[in-house]
Amino acid sequence: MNLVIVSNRVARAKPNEPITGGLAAALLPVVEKSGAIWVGSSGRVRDGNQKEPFAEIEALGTGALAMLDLPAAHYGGYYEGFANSALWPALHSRADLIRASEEDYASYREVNAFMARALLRFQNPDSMFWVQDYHFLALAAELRDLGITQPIGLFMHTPWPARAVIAGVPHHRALIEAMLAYDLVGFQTDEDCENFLSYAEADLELVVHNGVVISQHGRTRAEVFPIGIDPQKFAQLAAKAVTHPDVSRLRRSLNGEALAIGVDRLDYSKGLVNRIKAFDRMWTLQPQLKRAASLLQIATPSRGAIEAYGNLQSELARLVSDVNGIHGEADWTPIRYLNKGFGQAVLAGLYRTAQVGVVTPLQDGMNLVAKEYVAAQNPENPGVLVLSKYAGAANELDAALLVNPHDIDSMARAIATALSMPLPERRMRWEAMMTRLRNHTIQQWSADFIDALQESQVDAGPLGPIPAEPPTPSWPLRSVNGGVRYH
Ligand SMILES: O=P(O)(O)OC[C@H]1O[C@H](O[C@H]2O[C@H](CO)[C@@H](O)[C@H](O)[C@H]2O)[C@H](O)[C@@H](O)[C@@H]1O
Ligand SMILES: O=c1ccn([C@@H]2O[C@H](COP(=O)(O)OP(=O)(O)O)[C@@H](O)[C@H]2O)c(=O)[nH]1
Repeated sequence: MNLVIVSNRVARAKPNEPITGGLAAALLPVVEKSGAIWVGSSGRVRDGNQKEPFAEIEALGTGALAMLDLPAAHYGGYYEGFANSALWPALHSRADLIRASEEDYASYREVNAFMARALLRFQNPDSMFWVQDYHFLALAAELRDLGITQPIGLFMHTPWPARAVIAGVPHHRALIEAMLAYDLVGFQTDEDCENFLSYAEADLELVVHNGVVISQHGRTRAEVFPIGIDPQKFAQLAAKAVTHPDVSRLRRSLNGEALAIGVDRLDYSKGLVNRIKAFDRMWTLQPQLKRAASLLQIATPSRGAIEAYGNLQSELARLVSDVNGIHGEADWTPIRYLNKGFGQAVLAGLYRTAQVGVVTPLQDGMNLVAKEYVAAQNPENPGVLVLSKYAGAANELDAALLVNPHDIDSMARAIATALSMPLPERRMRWEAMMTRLRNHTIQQWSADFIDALQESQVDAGPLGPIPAEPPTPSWPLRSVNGGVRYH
């Protein structure tokens, strides 16, 4: 089987550099170990009508990374426009933030069609396509129009909202009908999957039976595959990171004070404003916790060209400054607020230094930071995870202190409880969460999806069983200066 993975964002394997977003962080080890080719945006755009899309290819473990220059005329309308100003807010149940023009929708469809054409170069008769996320809802339909008959699957990293919310997206019907050209659509949680099936049944008036939707494209199976991490890797990174200068400096600066940590993209879905308000409330209601506990909030800038993100960045900067102004002392800063990212080797050490991990999104597909925080803890003296019940991770990490991110007072109480939790209770909760993480790793996640995708067409019949022999990759690779380039 020749696996072709497709996503908007790809990650290069550089351990000392931050990875933006959980999708890229999760797929990196999958590609490194599976021998797949991973196709996505290079982050650059190119003018003109590219007959042959330009791709730079480099080796990535046993696999390869193909980075495409996307069309300059459509990139903004596709990425900042339809994908992140119409689909993203809808998928996170923020219908009030949906902004979309007809031009943005046209650009989104153009980029989906462009990607389909680009993929033709990387496939052979034994290929399987595994597409990631909301950027490419129409990609399977475009591939089918180009004559591709091999299995094509989609995994949605975000939540899938209630029917009424998705119906607020312009062209929702055409888009979701196109989505049914996928053989398999994967979701993070049961609720996401049920919402999708209920839209197909009630709004598209299609037959849905045992998780399969029957449409003009044939059969689409909808199934749940909660994404995992590599807990062993995080535990090892965290144990090693204690001697890293960035981590040692942080420890020394604490002078025995307890630390809570938050690590998020600067995104309105992450609930950052309510989190800062909860800390403000905690220090107001329990002034004995001043100097005794502070917050390190890493808020990595994200999608800064979009108005809602720019507004959030200004609002947060003001709020953090106000809270520090009210509660701070000449020699004590309550909130250390950073607008930058860290490589995972350092991040693991920061997680382990913190007695409390605060992960309080208003909506989140999974939230890998929650899982990484748990995996990075010292088993002898683990920290406590305070987790929003609206993160996909809450379905699995129910031994965390689960909170309602809209209820600021109760979040303040939960953080204070976490700070004073006795060791036996911390250990018991941590063990329960680690057992889950060890049994549902990132490798298991990808193996489960790939198995289900292979089976999806065996069930449907037209192609018969998938050949068992692994074929040689079809994409042309040539080594140039020690790297690998496409020609
Ligand atoms: O690529 P960006 O626009 O910078 O955004 C970063 C990624 O954000 C989202 O990540 C999601 O995937 C995680 C892993 O499954 C999941 O834990 C998290 O809840 C999701 O929000 C987005 O879905 C990705 O496409 C972006 O690459
Ligand atoms: O400074 C940072 C901040 C975050 N991350 C990584 O970015 C991912 C964030 O994924 P998550 O699912 O929590 O949220 P998303 O950003 O995808 O919505 C995690 O794997 C983090 O380790 C990182 O490498 N460096």
